[in-house]
Amino acid sequence: MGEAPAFVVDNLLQNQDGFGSKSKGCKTTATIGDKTYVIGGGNDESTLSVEVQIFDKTTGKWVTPIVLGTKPNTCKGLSAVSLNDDRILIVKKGSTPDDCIWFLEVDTRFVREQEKIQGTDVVAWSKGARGYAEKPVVISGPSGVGKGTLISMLMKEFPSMFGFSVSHTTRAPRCMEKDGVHYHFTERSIMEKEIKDGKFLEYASVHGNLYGTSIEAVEVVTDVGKRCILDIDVQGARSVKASSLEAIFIFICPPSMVELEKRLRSRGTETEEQILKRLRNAKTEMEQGHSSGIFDHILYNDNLDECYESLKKLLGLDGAAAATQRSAPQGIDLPTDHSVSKMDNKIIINCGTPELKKASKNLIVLDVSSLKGGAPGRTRGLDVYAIDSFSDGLNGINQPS
Ligand SMILES: Nc1nc2c(ncn2[C@@H]2O[C@H](COP(=O)(O)OP(=O)(O)O)[C@@H](O)[C@H]2O)c(=O)[nH]1
Ligand SMILES: Nc1ncnc2c1ncn2[C@@H]1O[C@H](COP(=O)(O)OP(=O)(O)O)[C@@H](O)[C@H]1O
Repeated sequence: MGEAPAFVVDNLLQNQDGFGSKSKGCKTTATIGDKTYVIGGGNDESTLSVEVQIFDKTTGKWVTPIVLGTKPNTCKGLSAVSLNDDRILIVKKGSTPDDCIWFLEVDTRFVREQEKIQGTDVVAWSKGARGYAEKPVVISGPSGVGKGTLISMLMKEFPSMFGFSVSHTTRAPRCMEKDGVHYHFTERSIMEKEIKDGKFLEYASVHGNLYGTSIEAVEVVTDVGKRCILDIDVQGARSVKASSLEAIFIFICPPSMVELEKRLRSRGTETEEQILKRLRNAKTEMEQGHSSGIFDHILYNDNLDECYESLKKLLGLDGAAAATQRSAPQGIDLPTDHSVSKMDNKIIINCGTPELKKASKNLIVLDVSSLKGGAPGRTRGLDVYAIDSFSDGLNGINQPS
């Protein structure tokens, strides 16, 4: 690439340190080490993709531009801030009222190592600011204990809050099960190839079939701002625990093995041979559920309503909180002209709109204190909240002029 275009030179001069940037509409910059990343679309605001151009100060040259993705359908209202010296968080105003804020993450380690950003280095993080304050919920337990029943109750009572992670499986569908709703029913050879291609967050062989959670299955839920529920076995829970997905792990126990067998038989979805296999596996699963150290909570599903109430309680959905959560999520609307800056372990998005000022909520805070090493996309699950600029010890943050 040749000389730097004029708009970039302007931005580079204004934003030498990469810490804090003012949204310029279509372009924004962040600097990490010797490289300055210019992020934005073309000069046309309706551009369908976001592009990153990299200027290497040591060579004085531009690296070929990289297209980040086509999800954000306009480049209006972009601003970027560098995180922990290896990532850039791009904050972007949504393009519709329901689509309040987008966060894109660029992992620059690959740039340093390979002079290119791979497709997987960028993740669409959030539409709307809610949802991300809450961790995904992993539910495990032996077959027939009532996991599916409890999850259905939760999704029915809180439809706008929870979304189910639709797993892939090689087992045959039961008569009421729909492909793409209960599971993605898949051929083993196809699933094995997709696992090899790195498309799965976790997978395991359970009761003789392959089951797995694709990265996409979780993203489909989180991208619409919902809290993801995963119904997976103990091996899968162990893999998720070791991954970058920070979740709450809940194990459901039956009141007794006799009752478990009764439930499995009364469900009437398995052959005798399959029931016996599930009951044999249930013993090991129960031992692992209690002793593996994976699970944050163990619930006994004796009386269904009582168990459901306990589940809601530990998810913070009991009493008055439940009434708030049942209503539609309130996203934070981000004005096009916002700015971002970094202070200690917080990214501050300064909105300064009259409406937010009136409501004393003109700053949006992303708490990045929990960030640690790991795979791209690990900023998911960050706490996002709106505050008054003169509270929470954040006095003195520059207000937009
Ligand atoms: N590891 C893993 N386990 C899964 C996944 N999806 C479902 N399972 C588990 O596979 C087991 C069997 O599920 P299923 O065939 O639906 O039977 P059920 O549990 O008797 O309803 C259960 O323990 C599920 O929690 C997945 O994506 N990954
Ligand atoms: N607490 C409970 N008491 C009695 N039956 C229950 C209870 N919880 C669930 N069931 C029933 O047990 C069967 C198995 O439940 P299900 O949700 O399919 O289990 P899982 O998803 O863990 O395999 C279903 O017929 C369901 O209606």
